[in-house]
Amino acid sequence: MSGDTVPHSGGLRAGAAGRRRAARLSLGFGLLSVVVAISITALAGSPPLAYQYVPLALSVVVLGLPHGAVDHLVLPRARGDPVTLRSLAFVGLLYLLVGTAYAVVWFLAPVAAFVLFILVTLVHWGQGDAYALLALVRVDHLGTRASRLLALVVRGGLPMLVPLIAFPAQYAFVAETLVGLFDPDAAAALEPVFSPPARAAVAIGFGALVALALLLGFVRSGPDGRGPWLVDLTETLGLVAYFAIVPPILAIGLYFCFWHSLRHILRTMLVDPVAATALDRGAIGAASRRFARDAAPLTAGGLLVLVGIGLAVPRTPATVPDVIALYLVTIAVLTLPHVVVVTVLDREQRVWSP
Ligand SMILES: CC1=C(/C=C/C(C)=C/C=C/C(C)=C/C=O)C(C)(C)CCC1
Ligand SMILES: [Fe+2]
Repeated sequence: MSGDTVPHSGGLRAGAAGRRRAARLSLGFGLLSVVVAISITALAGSPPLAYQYVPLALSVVVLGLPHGAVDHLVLPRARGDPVTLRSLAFVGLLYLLVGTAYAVVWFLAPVAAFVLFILVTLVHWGQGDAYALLALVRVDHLGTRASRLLALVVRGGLPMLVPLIAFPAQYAFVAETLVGLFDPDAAAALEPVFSPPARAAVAIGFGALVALALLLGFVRSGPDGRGPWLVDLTETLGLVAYFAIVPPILAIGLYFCFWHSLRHILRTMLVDPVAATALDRGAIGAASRRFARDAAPLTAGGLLVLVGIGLAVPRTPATVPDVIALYLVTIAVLTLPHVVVVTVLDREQRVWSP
């Protein structure tokens, strides 16, 4: 079974019980968020804009920002090595160099920086879900690297492309607030992307990829793989509906916390001997406290980056949308080095070499 490469050679410190618990938690919280948000939107309509920002605002301390704040611990743990000054310096320098370089791009070319942010998020959220499919859901239909890359594009494309198709005005508004922190007039350059023909092209092209991925998965899943394939199908169609129905600022905020970050946090727990042992015996509280302690210092560090960028932007952010835009730019700058760490972790866990 192709999924075997990931759980067994991937430096997992947890036994089967811990891994199954992680799988149940990620699926449970993910689908619960999707179902609750779709139901509320369908029954009560879109919440007021101010409320839609709440999950994104909470993600500063709840799951979101903290999920990357153990990047300095995760690679040594996955390798079974001690955390050394050298390994800390590697991650510190990575963040400093890559983060600073990308921050400079935001100041010099904010439109290009925004487009890069969308692409990086697509790749990063897609890579996170590819791991979850292989190691947690344990699908057997992603046996080739090409099929895993297709899964990455589909899973990353759902949060980044479906809102573009379904909510162009809100998408454009968020783009304007981010780009506008640096240059109020520059966002106009993005207008063609939100035009009906461009969105129709994205809908047709991306829709075809989603259909292809689901069909190929069905054909390639063996008798034991039908259950996992059904999980893939449910998640994929659930996310299509979710990002098509729930207004995107709310949808992305919830997804960031309860989908991407939660899954990544569970992944970091599974490579940490202490948290993995706790998960094995069902002590989720103990594993969570351990994570919170590990993540606290650099979550605070992330907040300092937020303040730093806030002081450096030409116009001081004054409204809620502007402050959240500043937070998203901070996330962008922190995410690029985070992607490097997760990509090395992917390699350690053989996510891309079946
Ligand atoms: C909020 C929001 C958007 C962008 C969010 C992004 C790009 C978030 C990236 C977060 C990351 C990279 C987190 C780290 O894992 C869109 C799509 C423009 C649509 C409108 C709402
Ligand atoms: Fe992440």
